[in-house]
Amino acid sequence: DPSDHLQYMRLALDQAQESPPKPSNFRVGALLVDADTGAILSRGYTLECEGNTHAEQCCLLKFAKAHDLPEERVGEALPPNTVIYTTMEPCNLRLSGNLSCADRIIRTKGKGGEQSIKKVYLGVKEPEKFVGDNEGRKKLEENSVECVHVPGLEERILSVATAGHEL
Ligand SMILES: Nc1nc(=O)c(N)c(NC[C@H](O)[C@H](O)[C@H](O)COP(=O)(O)O)[nH]1
Ligand SMILES: [Zn+2]
Repeated sequence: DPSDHLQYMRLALDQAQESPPKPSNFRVGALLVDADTGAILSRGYTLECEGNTHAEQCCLLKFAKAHDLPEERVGEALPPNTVIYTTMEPCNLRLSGNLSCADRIIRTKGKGGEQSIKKVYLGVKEPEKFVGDNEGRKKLEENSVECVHVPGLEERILSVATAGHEL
């Protein structure tokens, strides 16, 4: 029920607080959850994993590593009803040119080809600071990944996300 979503989003915000401030991105946190059991499968935050990594990307990378899989095959190890909570809408274009998180989420397929991550719960839409209007949500929905906004933490999410930006 909605209070569970808010609880998971709070945990994702806790992750975002771990992210090192940087003027060229946002500090975001994410959680992979098995929607059938409620179990937290992985947590991640921006720049947690080596390189210029996003929170959602770190969640997937860590879970893949724990199952001896490359990130692009993580869908094979994810439960069939996985959801991701992310404090900010997944990116669809990155100024660095790295693969977007929308694409990373869309490509999570089980061995039978079915979609592993079925739903994205997001805390805020991406502010139009770096890439204008982020079409991550649109791209996800066009690829049968449902996006649900979890209201209530917007101000805190945005203040954490932009903590590394000059005022
Ligand atoms: N959902 C999300 N999770 C993140 O962990 C993160 N850092 C962003 N940030 C979106 C922003 O648009 C990009 O950070 C900039 O476009 C710069 O791109 P890089 O991050 O350098 O690839 N968005
Ligand atoms: Zn991203």
